[in-house]
Amino acid sequence: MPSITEDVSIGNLGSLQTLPDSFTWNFTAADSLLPPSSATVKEFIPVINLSDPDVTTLLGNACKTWGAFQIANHGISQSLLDDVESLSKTFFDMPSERKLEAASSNKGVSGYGEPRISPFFEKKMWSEGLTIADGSYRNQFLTIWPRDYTKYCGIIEEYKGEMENLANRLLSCILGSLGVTVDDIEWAQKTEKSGSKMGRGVIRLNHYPVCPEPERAMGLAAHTDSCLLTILHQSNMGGLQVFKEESGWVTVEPIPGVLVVNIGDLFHILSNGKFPSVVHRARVNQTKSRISIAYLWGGPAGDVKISPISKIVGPVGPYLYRPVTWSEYLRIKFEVFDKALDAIRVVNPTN
Ligand SMILES: C=C1C[C@]23C[C@@]1(O)CC[C@H]2[C@@]12CCC[C@@](C)(C(=O)O1)[C@H]2[C@@H]3C(=O)O
Ligand SMILES: O=C(O)CCC(=O)C(=O)O
Ligand SMILES: [Fe+2]
Repeated sequence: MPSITEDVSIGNLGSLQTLPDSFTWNFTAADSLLPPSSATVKEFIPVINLSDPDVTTLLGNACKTWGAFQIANHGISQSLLDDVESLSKTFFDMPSERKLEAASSNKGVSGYGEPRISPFFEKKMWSEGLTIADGSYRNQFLTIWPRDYTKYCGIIEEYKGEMENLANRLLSCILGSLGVTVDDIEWAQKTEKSGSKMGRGVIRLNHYPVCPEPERAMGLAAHTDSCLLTILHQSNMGGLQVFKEESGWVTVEPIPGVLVVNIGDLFHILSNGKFPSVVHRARVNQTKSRISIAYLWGGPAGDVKISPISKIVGPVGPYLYRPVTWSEYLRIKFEVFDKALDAIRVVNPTN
């Protein structure tokens, strides 16, 4: 039977009444939402008030146990979160042909398209997104929004700036829980001395349209983020799930004004595996569409190598990972996907 899937454009998913075969996932027991039979209590990732006097300890525990947490009192204004959410809605509400005017030309890095991890999966994901990785978004905004161009670029610039400051603040606190400071990181000193602005952040606007059969579809398949840490704003619709060894998939219920933070692979490397990157995914919904805005923070600007912090490794070692730049790591990630950390590991787990 010919497949109808070839004609399905991700820009129109929300209008489909049936789930095409290419979007139908064959879930195994391990993919299920159900925790192992031993786990009886519903679990929640910690919600941490950044003004709490114990914030360092709380962040450290959350990173060790979950690799993810939610933050309140983070200093990002609700109006900025609303603005970036409404910009995203305006974009995704446009007809497919207009969204395609912002299609990514550089293999899914910047611009509109399906998730970059899509080629690693047999089935397609029930989502679309816009990646803002460099300045090329300005030309795309000018094409799709000639009138509101300045306003929308302003929102993105402000969001990037605020997120970068917050990411730096989180980095300091999380490192504090490991007994180190940013001064113990070679690249942080270098970038500070050279006066260059820290930070390479990528914004990914994700849209998960309503889905006729959500239990057989996947919004964004299980993955870890490649960056140091991700700060995620999710609309009032849940869908994000994080994986915890003893509990299985745990849903992160949205709390208004609260942001989610995920530990990424670069932090895993920096902490020499003490704070592992968290596997997470996004499920979809039959009645309400969902928007999420991820800020993936890669740390230092320029081609700086990230390696385990010597003070964390200790005098006898071992250093588990070799130094990599973010761009080198991304290249490896998009070659071997979930084996990327293994690919740069210098000491075998059995050694
Ligand atoms: C810098 C990047 C990280 C990212 C791939 C990308 O080139 C741009 C988008 C990022 C994103 C967002 C959604 C999930 C993810 C796994 C993906 O497919 O694209 C991440 C990538 C990542 O962290 O590896
Ligand atoms: O939409 C979500 O909740 C998750 C998004 C995500 O994991 C990402 O953009 O990397
Ligand atoms: Fe992610």
